[in-house]
Amino acid sequence: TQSTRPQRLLAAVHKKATRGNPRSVVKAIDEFCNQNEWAMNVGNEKGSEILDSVVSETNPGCVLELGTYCGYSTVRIASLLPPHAQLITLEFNPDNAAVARQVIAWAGVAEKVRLVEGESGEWIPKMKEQFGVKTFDLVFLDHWKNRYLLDTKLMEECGLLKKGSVLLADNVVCPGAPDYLEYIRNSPQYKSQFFKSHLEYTKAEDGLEKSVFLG
Ligand SMILES: CCNc1ncnc2c1ncn2[C@@H]1O[C@H](/C=C/CNC(=O)c2cc(-c3ccc(F)cc3)cc(O)c2O)[C@@H](O)[C@H]1O
Ligand SMILES: [Mg+2]
Repeated sequence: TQSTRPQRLLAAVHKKATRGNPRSVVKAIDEFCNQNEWAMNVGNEKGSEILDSVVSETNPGCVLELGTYCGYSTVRIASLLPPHAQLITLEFNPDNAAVARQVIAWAGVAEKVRLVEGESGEWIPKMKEQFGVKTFDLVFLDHWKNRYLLDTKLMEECGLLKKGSVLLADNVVCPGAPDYLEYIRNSPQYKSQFFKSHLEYTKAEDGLEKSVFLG
């Protein structure tokens, strides 16, 4: 039977990356996407210039990622976390979750990551009771773009954000998340900043929106 793109991406990780070395896993995926097949990972330009620097400056103890896909940004974030910090990542497609688990394991960051196979709308309300989460210091939004706003409001309602919590949203230009941007840039509860970049592995315009919850 035919393999899927995530499965081919995983094969490239097994072939080219050094087990236990998260940077080599990130490099192997970026090479695969540059040389073989485009895939919707945040990529190295947005990843190194924006995602990595926001993670490092936030120095988060508790991170939520919406939309694991193959685990590329999961590995990037986890490799920058301080000891004992935890990253919860939500992925509702079982095939993508299966690939992501193996990418995360190969990178050697599994003990920092809890991959929950499920839908954000169902699991965000369960974060406190199921995982003992108080609030998230950082949330990386990279799932369906038409769900960024709904899930942000859900996190607010569930009391999962505190003063200083950082929301970092991928693709606010391409494919775009217009309702999210409209809300977050006009809400007195957030201080937002746009980081201009390019769509992963292309020259197309894209960027990330960083929003600090003011409480
Ligand atoms: C239903 C909402 N809740 C969800 N809960 C848990 N997991 C979810 C959810 N939504 C989607 N997912 C998962 O996240 C992933 C989806 C990511 C969506 N991302 C994009 O569409 C995307 C798309 C592009 C893109 C840009 C230009 C193009 F020409 C084509 C594609 C670039 C990106 O960086 C992207 O992130 C999948 O693995 C999906 O199964
Ligand atoms: Mg994205």
